[in-house]
Amino acid sequence: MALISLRQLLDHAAEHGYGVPAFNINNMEQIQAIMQAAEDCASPVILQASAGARKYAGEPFLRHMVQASAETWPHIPICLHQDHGASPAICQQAIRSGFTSVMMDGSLLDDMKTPAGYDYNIRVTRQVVEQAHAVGVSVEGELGCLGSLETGRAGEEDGSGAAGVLSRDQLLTDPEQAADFVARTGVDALAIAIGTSHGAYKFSRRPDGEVLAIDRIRAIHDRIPDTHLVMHGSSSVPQEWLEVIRAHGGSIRETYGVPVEEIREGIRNGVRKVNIDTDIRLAMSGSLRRAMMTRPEEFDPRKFLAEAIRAARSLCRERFEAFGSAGQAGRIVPLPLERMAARAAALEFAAMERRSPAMMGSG
Ligand SMILES: O=C(CO)COP(=O)(O)O
Ligand SMILES: O=C[C@H](O)COP(=O)(O)O
Ligand SMILES: [Zn+2]
Ligand SMILES: [Zn+2]
Repeated sequence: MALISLRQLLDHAAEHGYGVPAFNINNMEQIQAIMQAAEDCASPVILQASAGARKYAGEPFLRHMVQASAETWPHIPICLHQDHGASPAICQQAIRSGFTSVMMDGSLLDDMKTPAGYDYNIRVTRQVVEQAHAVGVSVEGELGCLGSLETGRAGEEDGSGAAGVLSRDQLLTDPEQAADFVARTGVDALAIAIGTSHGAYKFSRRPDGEVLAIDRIRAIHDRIPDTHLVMHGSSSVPQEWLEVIRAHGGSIRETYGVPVEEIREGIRNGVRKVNIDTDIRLAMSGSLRRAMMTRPEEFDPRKFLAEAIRAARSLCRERFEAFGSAGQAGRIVPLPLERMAARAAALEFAAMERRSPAMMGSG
């Protein structure tokens, strides 16, 4: 099957009321685990690659592994998405490389550390929308900075996240500003800040509404009901995997993630894309630790890696089921990116006409 755009996939998800997990990919084992799980439950998938993934695997390897997935699982719709693009140039490189969707993260400057001003965010995001839509590629923007409402800090071990302490205002996306941002940039999906952060250390206790602002999703969705919302930092940090890691020589202090039930509440309120990286990391490293410690005589790495694939596959399957994307693969007929480009142009024209009918020759 051809790769599909994020816009096509999320339009389908919105129409049928489900959410799609977006899993980060870095190597063959992660890709196979995600794809096998998608096959198990007939779900469409979003495979997303960060700048760190490109550095680790190299762009040609990522591209060919995703092509290999499309060949191996021809009936599973796959969206290949660039995670946290730091600049229009990086998004442009991803488009050239065959990505069907890019994230322009203009909430931070291109060092991916310094919170950016609103005008900067609008300018770089708009620029990427113009470039990407011309070739039918979708764009995710971000408004508000990811970080903890407990500490004001972004996840500490992460490569993309604000440095220093942020105010509550910076950490929560404002619904009114979100409406203005979407209208002025034309993004297909919007990442919002609601108290989640990247990495394993999100919450020091099981999160409640004080530190995980699900009600903010509701307020944003009420204001822009037609915009697909994206939740970043949405790993649930399974306590079982923390136990396995601790029992086999690892050391991870007490920490909590985003409960799956809260994500489901988000999906009931317009969240269509749910970013998950850490959970796969935890499941894979926990299962690798266990396999290596319980089989000291084994030295074929495939035996250990097969355990890691099994663990990640089962985690992905749970998320496909919980978010409602399971069973949807067969209901999506991929549209060529040319068609998506034409659609984007038509939508843009209609929006401009609404704003200034006279200028568009229909006033
Ligand atoms: O948001 C993410 C990638 O963009 C991943 O979040 P986690 O660290 O919670 O898995
Ligand atoms: O943005 C966060 C993702 O978890 C990607 O992480 P990474 O930059 O270490 O690849
Ligand atoms: Zn960001
Ligand atoms: Zn993210």
